[in-house]
Amino acid sequence: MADQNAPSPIPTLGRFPALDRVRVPADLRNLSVEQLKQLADELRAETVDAVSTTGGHLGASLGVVELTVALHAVFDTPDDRVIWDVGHQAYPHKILTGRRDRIRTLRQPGGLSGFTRRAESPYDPFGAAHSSTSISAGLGMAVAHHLRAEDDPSYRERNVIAVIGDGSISAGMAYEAMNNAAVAGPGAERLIVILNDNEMSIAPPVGAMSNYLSRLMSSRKFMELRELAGKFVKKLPAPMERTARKADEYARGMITGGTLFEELGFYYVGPVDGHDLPQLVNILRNLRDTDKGPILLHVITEKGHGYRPAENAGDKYHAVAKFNVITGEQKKGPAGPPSYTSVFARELVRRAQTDHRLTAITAAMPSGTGLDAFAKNYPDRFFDVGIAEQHAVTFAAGMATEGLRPFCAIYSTFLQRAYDQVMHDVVLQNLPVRFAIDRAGLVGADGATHAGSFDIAYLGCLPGMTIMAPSDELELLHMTATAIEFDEGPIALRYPRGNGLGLDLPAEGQVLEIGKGRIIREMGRQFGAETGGIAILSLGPRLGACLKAADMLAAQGLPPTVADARFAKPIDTALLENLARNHAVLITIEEGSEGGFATQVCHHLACTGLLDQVRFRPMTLPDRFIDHNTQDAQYDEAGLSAPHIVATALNALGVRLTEERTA
Ligand SMILES: Cc1ncc(C[n+]2csc(CCOP(=O)(O)OP(=O)(O)O)c2C)c(N)n1
Ligand SMILES: CC(=O)[C@@H](O)[C@H](O)COP(=O)(O)O
Ligand SMILES: [Mg+2]
Repeated sequence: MADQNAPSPIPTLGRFPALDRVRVPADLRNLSVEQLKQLADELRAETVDAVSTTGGHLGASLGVVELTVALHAVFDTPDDRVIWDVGHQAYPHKILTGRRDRIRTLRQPGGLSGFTRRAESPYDPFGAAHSSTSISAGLGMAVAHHLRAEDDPSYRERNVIAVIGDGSISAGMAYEAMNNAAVAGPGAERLIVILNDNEMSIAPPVGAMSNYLSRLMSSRKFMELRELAGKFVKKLPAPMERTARKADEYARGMITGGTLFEELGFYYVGPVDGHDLPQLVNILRNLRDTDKGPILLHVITEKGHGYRPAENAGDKYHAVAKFNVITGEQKKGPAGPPSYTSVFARELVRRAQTDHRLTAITAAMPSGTGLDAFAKNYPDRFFDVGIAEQHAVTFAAGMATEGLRPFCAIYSTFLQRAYDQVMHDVVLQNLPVRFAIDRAGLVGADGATHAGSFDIAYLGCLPGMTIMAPSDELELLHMTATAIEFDEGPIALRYPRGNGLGLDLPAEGQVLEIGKGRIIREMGRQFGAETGGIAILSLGPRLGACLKAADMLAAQGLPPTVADARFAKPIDTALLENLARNHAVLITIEEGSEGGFATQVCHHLACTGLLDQVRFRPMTLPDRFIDHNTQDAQYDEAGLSAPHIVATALNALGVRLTEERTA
């Protein structure tokens, strides 16, 4: 029997009668359009109420409430697949697809993911969070349905809908997919791409005429008309046929602006009002029943639509903390110390004043990377290239060949998308591009898709790459100055999401010696290689946990040496060899996956024969993904907190672990 006092997972039960009657999308399909409109209003209110208690990506979700209702009302989901690109707008989708009772666990430990996730629901056919993947995945599914239908008729006529935003469609991958769609063969005709265009200032005006055209464009009558014209054209001699067909496409393109998509082989429909539910249902029904695909439906929506505080906000409430539903006021905690991001940006802006070779490049994340400050000061040296990390890197490489000093600021997880550009265009040519790798390490509520776990591993294996990792914001200040001055080739500084320790910061950073680490704390004189000396070599902000562990070990009579590597590459081999020769145990620790700093250390110890002389214990992120939680809880789960360091040291020493020792 459920605990009567436990808070209801759906505290709004009763407030939204239409929504209360919907458990799964099939419950939508016998509702009238008027009932669907009521449902959409209630779904929007439920989304606002839920996200006010969890925080999250509210704006994008509010912009697609009508579209979500229309899609699930018209298409036979989950057999018809709906893929949400990025997936940050999928909260209404989650509420309608049997997860309303868990939507208030969004981005919480053990709760729903903030993005779509296959493991979470059959209504989530594809995991997302990194943008611009939906058309490729959708095309793959559509072609697969055709092939599977040979043995299993239930796959016949299944539709695949990829909902992609105007931001996400700026990524090259989207064009690779669209370019292929026209020639991918049977099955591709069942692909419907919905371009969710919520940048109103650039979209053509929507209204009665456009609605009429779009209804016409998608209606059977117009398609039959085109069919008839097509048959006639077929009878013309080839050159004339090609010209006539082009004329038809450009004529439609002229009316609707869809020429680009038509040229890519899509049947373009739109632009239509993405908040006009009756119109959406009509159009989607037409598109569902046609085999004219692949189709691109261009809908115009407003990010944050229907919730005034979001509509009025500059960022349209793209990502919000918990908030007051009435006022929209977000409940942000105390400001706290400056973030790593702001410390990096401040030093870059300061140095750019005198060094005119400095430029700054972001891939659609000016505020997240802190480069909005640089943009304000030096608009002609700031470049937001859209969601186009691959282009951003090689664009920076081009600048570097002409003597500029470009800073490419890309989150660790998103830099993964530009790996070959880093290797082939920057590192192989030894170009002095600076990579400001923000959100390195575990990032909290965004979970595994956004964790910056792999950059040390994927950059550390590249010849000539220099990688720095600051232990705190003061070190980041110095490393930013170091990166600015460094001209020996590519250099990366990787730093975490969140605030520093609140250290006093000097007006400017000091340039560090490349490849040199530092001893932070010496172990007790009475210890050494034979007498249980413990050395902890830390890379990055885990140094704080190491110092806590050092206090705990000292309290057990085993005061360790603690060193800060500062550089993941090149390693400070003199420091490393000294630690290995003069201690019984050597621990390395990093906020990165296996294959990173520890591997570089192990490789060097093995090559110098020191691996046989010291009990080497690498502490890295585990070889599995860490789900959304707070960052501290994630590092605890990853086994990288102070007690874990103590346990590793004592275990390596062969000291029996007792409760009190690791308390
Ligand atoms: C490869 C990649 N780069 C950057 C991001 C960060 N990001 C998340 S949402 C977003 C904007 C998406 O814009 P749009 O597709 O128009 O969706 P909207 O939020 O407007 O609904 C960005 C840049 C990402 N998720 N993936
Ligand atoms: C949805 C998305 O990918 C971005 O909005 C991302 O969540 C930003 O992360 P930060 O909040 O760390 O800037
Ligand atoms: Mg958009």
